[in-house]
Amino acid sequence: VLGRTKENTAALTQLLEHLLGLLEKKDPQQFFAWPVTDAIAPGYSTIISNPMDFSTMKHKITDGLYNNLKQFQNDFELMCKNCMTYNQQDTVYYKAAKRLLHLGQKSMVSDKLMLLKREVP
Ligand SMILES: CC(=O)c1cc(-c2ccccn2)c2ncccn12
Repeated sequence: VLGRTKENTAALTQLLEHLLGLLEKKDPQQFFAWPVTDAIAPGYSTIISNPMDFSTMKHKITDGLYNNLKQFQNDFELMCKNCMTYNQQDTVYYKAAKRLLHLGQKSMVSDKLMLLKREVP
């Protein structure tokens, strides 16, 4: 609600880049590193209306498109849920997304608690 100063934009950017790094480490196969193409996933662009991946999230951070932690978390959850929508439950991709979603939410909660301790605005 308050105007965004340069300082709190820089603080948010630093926090989101830190969190993105944590989340990317939980995807060692790099299934979520780049946008999914119709070439590797037939019909993907017709099934998934709002695609998301880590490289897009990185660009949104550097372009200042996240105003808060919640918007960043929403894109992370969108990315995982897209994967669990397109891929069948018995696939390596679905299982990786389910695992990533839970590990990622846990790591962001604990970082958020740290944030509260530091009383970052
Ligand atoms: C994220 C996702 O749905 C995904 C990533 C991949 C992927 C990503 C990198 C290398 C290989 N495959 C994929 N391949 C087929 C169907 C779905 N996917």
